[in-house]
Amino acid sequence: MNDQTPTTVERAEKLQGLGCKRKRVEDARFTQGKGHYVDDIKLPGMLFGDFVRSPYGHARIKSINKDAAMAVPGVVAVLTADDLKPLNLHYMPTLAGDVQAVLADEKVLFQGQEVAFVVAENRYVAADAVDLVEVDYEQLPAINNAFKAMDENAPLLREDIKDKMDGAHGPRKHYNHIFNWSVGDREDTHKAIEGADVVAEELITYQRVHPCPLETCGCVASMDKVNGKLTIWGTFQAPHAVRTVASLITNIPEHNIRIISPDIGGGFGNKVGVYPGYICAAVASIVTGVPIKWVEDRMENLTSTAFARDYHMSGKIAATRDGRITALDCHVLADHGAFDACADPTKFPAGFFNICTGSYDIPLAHVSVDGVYTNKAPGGVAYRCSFRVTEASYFIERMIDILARKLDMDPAEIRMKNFIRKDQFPYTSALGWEYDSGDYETALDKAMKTVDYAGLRAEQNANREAFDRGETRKLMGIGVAFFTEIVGAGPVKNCDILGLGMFDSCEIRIHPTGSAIARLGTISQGQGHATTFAQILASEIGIPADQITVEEGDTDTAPYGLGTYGSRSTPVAGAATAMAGRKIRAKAQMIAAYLLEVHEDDLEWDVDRFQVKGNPEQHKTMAEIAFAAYNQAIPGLEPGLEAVSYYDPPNMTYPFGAYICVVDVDVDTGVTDIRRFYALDDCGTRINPMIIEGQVHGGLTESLAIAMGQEIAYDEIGNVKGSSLLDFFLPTAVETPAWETDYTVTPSPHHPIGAKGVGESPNVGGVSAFSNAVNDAFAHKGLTHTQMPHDHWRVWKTAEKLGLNG
Ligand code: PCD
Ligand SMILES: [Cu+]
Repeated sequence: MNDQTPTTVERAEKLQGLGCKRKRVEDARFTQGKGHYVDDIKLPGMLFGDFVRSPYGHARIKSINKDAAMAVPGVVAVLTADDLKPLNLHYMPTLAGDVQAVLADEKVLFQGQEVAFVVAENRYVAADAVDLVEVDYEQLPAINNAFKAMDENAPLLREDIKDKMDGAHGPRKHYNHIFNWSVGDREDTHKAIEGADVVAEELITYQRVHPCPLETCGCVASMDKVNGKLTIWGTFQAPHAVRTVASLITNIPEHNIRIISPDIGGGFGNKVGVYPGYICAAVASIVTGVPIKWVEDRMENLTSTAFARDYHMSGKIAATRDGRITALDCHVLADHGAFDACADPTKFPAGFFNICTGSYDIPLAHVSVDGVYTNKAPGGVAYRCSFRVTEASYFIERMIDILARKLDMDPAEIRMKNFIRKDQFPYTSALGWEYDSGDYETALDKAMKTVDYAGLRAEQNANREAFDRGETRKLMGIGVAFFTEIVGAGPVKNCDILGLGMFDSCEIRIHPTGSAIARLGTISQGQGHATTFAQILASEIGIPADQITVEEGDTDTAPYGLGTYGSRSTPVAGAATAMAGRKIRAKAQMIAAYLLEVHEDDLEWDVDRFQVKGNPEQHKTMAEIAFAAYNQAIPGLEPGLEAVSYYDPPNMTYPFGAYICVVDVDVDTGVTDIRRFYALDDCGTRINPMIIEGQVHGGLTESLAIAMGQEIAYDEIGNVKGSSLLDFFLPTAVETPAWETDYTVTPSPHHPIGAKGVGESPNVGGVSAFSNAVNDAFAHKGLTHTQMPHDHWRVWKTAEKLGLNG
């Protein structure tokens, strides 16, 4: 071949492989308004479905009268629980092993619960008819406080399971109790705490919040009665799992169900679960034989689809007088709302909360979690955190600060002192996880040097003195947070969802002219998979990323996978991609050996070609090999060049980071200015540094939202107080500071390319950094802990309680 022999470096650059700041290929369509979302799907004859929802937090349904609604021109059907009962679809299984009412049966258990499904010609007619469905309710006392759920005379919420004393995760202690889950050495931990030099104790509440993606949840269900095929386009973060569940509950054979996730406008865990809207749309399509669209509005999204957090964590942390942590104990009261629809791997009802020993070498620990029912919406999703990891990380990061205060130690110093050291990896924690790799001291050290931590503390001391002299009304706070995430669920031996092992997959086809298509079991919601997975492959198989199409989200074409959430795509599907690429390369090597008439072992791989060792002029490029695969009869080899890999990771990956936040709190107004936010992330091998930076910006912005304002609160009778964007805080560019990002690289030893997840990390680290900063601003005035969100009102109240307001 007569090429101009570019250098190895030039050839590698052309591939735009690992480490390249490749521009996102998706953005050509997103920035031109050419994305294709669920609501863009318009099928001939399509009808629209809309819900009648409960105005009450807890009430008995005495009767439902559909007559007036049915009389509206354009209304085709009004479904209630009674219509679903003959199909056995009035309840559906949840991801957590509970059941959830698809349409309320005799009782409503939370405000916004689905009561009836109106099917009409269009969205407007449906909305009119929704108002005309007459439901006669008898209001019942509601529980809005998890601490009262197991009171002796607490109202009974779940009449449907009141006599079931065993739940999906073992015995229930009370009719409003869901499960108890405990890990660690209870006795020795309690003993160590009793005998400790110093113990810090606190109740840390992580308030209920909502992921609130730009696009709400929705679907279009289309039953083709002639061919017996049900197709559902929907905002699904796990399309294959949805197909399996849909088959199990409808009895339609799985090969006759096709689930398609088109473009998704943000997921953030909100689109992992199964909602009544999907079931009702499918049933309505099966009954009417025409396609049905259901798309939530913003208020429906905020009040009825999956919330996150709502964890009350009572902790004790013990240490020696010189600041060596000896034990950690945590009892969690988990508010799961009216149905247990928490999205976690099946064996982990509290997710990976037992990562709560954080980044520290804590010899003894014990965790016990009780889940309870309340009159709130069901859910319990990640919201940019792998299965309760942000709760765990927030808990330990607050506890460490509180302990530091008690010991009169600097928050950074106590962290340094207790870190799991570099030479301890792989490290097994007291609560059972095996951390794959880390270098925490280097990361925190780099962070402290970059922000001039010592200088900041000196400035803070000067500010405190000036405040006391009455020269300023602002207090400076410095928040230090260090986190370890656990992402990439996960090893099939311990992670499954309803029995489906959490592996993932990639299937690659190389076309004769040397371009390729790769299909994966995951689904991007904005992360940029089409860009980054092509980069992994480019480096593995020497085909430029621009010549590789990445396709996800269609169960008829993609190999089976468990979807995208919990930052698992890179650790699991990314690994599958590399492994499938290696299979391609192995076959390519055999083809090259045949073409070059040498033994396979005499060949070496060089960026985009196999060359004869010691004689690089003698080579075959990947493009030449691809063509030969389709054009020559090679003895002993099948034609074609394809590979598939199903990857079961040997372990999770453990990304980590050091974050430092500087705030100025105005004690008279409670307004907190974010002066500076520095985030150092270590996600192992970096595939696309520009995408990583975007991921970190996005995650930090969500952490700002949570720490500084978001809350889905309920009043005593069960009204949701944060049901619109007037009350629910969504930061805009105005509130969002300029983020400073940085990194170190500690590869995962078990991942084929050493990459760890990163999408969720910034939320996990960010929330603690903000909250620690606000708490730190008042620390010298005696504050140990104040609850999130740190909105102006709460911060002002804190200042007032401490006697700082005139
Ligand atoms: N080392 C590394 C890692 C990573 N990467 C990149 O980055 C991204 C991300 O990744 P990850 O971490 O693996 O993750 P994923 O799986 O893919 O995803 C998931 C996540 O992602 C995040 N991010 C985001 N973005 C956007 N745009 N959108 C969205 O929605 C979202 N979401 C969020 C969340 S929430 Mo969950 O669901 O709660 O659980 S989880 C989550 C992608 O693209 C990748 O490729 C790179 O480059 N490198
Ligand atoms: Cu305990």
